[in-house]
Amino acid sequence: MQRSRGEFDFECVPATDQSFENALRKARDGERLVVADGIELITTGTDDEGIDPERKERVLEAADRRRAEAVGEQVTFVANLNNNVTTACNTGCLFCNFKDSSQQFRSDADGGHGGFTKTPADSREIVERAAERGIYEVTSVSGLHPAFALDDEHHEILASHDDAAKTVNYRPPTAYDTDPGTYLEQMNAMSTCGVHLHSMTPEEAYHARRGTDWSYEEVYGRLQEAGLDSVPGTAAEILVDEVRDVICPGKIDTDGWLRAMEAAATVGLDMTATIMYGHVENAAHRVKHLQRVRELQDETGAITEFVPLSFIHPNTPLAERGIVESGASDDEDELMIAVSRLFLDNVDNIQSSWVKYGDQQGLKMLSCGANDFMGTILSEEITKRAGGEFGEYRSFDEYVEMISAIGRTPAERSTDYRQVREIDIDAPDGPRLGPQADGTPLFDGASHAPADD
Ligand SMILES: C[S@@+](CC[C@H](N)C(=O)[O-])C[C@H]1O[C@@H](n2cnc3c(N)ncnc32)[C@H](O)[C@@H]1O
Ligand SMILES: Nc1c(NC[C@H](O)[C@H](O)[C@H](O)CO)[nH]c(=O)[nH]c1=O
Ligand SMILES: N[C@@H](Cc1ccc(O)cc1)C(=O)O
Ligand code: SF4
Repeated sequence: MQRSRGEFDFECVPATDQSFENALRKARDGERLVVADGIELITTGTDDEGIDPERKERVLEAADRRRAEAVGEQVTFVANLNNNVTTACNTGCLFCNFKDSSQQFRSDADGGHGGFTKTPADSREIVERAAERGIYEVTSVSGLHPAFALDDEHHEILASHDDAAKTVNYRPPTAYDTDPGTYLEQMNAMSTCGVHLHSMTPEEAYHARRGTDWSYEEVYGRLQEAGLDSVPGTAAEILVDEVRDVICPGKIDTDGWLRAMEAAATVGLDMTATIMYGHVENAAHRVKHLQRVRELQDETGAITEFVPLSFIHPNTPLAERGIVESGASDDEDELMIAVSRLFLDNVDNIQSSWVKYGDQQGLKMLSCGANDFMGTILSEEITKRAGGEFGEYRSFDEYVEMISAIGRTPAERSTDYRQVREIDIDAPDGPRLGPQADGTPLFDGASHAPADD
């Protein structure tokens, strides 16, 4: 591992009394893996430094076989839109380039990275326009804007705290150029035209109850009534607190994340789960994270897919402060996908994110254990602002061409994977699974974000 990861005195280290060969045998036989097995596989053996190319191929092969047994030859994707409401955030995660927009405004002399905030009316219009083009899922993950509250009552509670900016991270909407409205108003606005609304990460749910004694169940229940259909399992990063303390000290801890997810499942929401890897963590942290996700799934059965998110480093505080020099290598990415497939025996779908990996490597992941290739998204802000360069749009035609080129079957899916439609590769059409999706191809992928405020 070529990064400066050794600088941290972590308690959790990749040392095991298992052998690589034993772990691989268990994986091939479909036995449930323990953390030591996962560490042996993801490192290609702790007996030697570095990744052994021949062993790596055997791990990838085992994962690819497991993928074929579990979900077959289809590669799925979704016709969706990303509509992030705001980039304003002062949580200060060191891997992220979302910043408080007022600061951003001052520091943004070259005009390249201005922040934005959308009103509920802006969000409604953006979703309506995308729904007309056939998308049937809207994914919305946002910065923790200090003026965001669940509803009017929440605004009153937050405003009544002494020194609210410091104690509960609250400033009234009047302190900003654009009012994001309340979370319930945003849900209402985006839940239109029959689209599936995928929003409110555990961290956002925490923000929507900060300074109150409301439970996560109450908050997710209210959001669901306002139109929320499923929850993105981001904010997971690495679910080991000694890593969170370094990369996101301002975020909820591992237990908080798990409690929020359990609550979402309790009120009947589906969810995804993620890992954001390739920064300061080691192989043992990655596998411990997988164990926590597997336990959560044993308990809830609500996780529809697992998404490994490879850290994009260039414009992030971690890189700017010299704490990391790069993200994960291709070998590490491939092993992350493969071991996710082998370790998470209770999660059917493993997603390859073309936003993080690019087309070529993203396609390769579909032979390393992944079976889903994300969505059309139409606009992307998180990765782009961190320095990612793989674009923000995929048309159905591009999906069909790429997936059939590797000999697999392209299929569009609903967010929850309960509906899947294979695409005819000789006469590819556009989305058909949504209420306004009539097969018309999605053409131009121009960003839908309104002008910076
Ligand atoms: C940007 S946040 C937005 C939602 C909300 N603020 C939160 O933290 O849950 C969504 C996720 O994007 C991912 N992310 C942020 N910066 C990234 C980067 N530089 N590389 C890869 N993933 C990143 C993290 O996993 C993070 O939890
Ligand atoms: N992997 C990334 C995703 N994945 C989410 C999917 O697009 C989709 O919303 C989900 O599979 C539920 O159906 N989204 C991003 O914006 N960036 C990614 O890297
Ligand atoms: N928005 C996240 C990715 C994501 C969103 C929703 C999901 O269900 C999964 C992953 C990012 O860009 O990093
Ligand atoms: S990851 Fe989320 S909470 Fe952290 S700084 Fe970025 S937008 Fe804010």
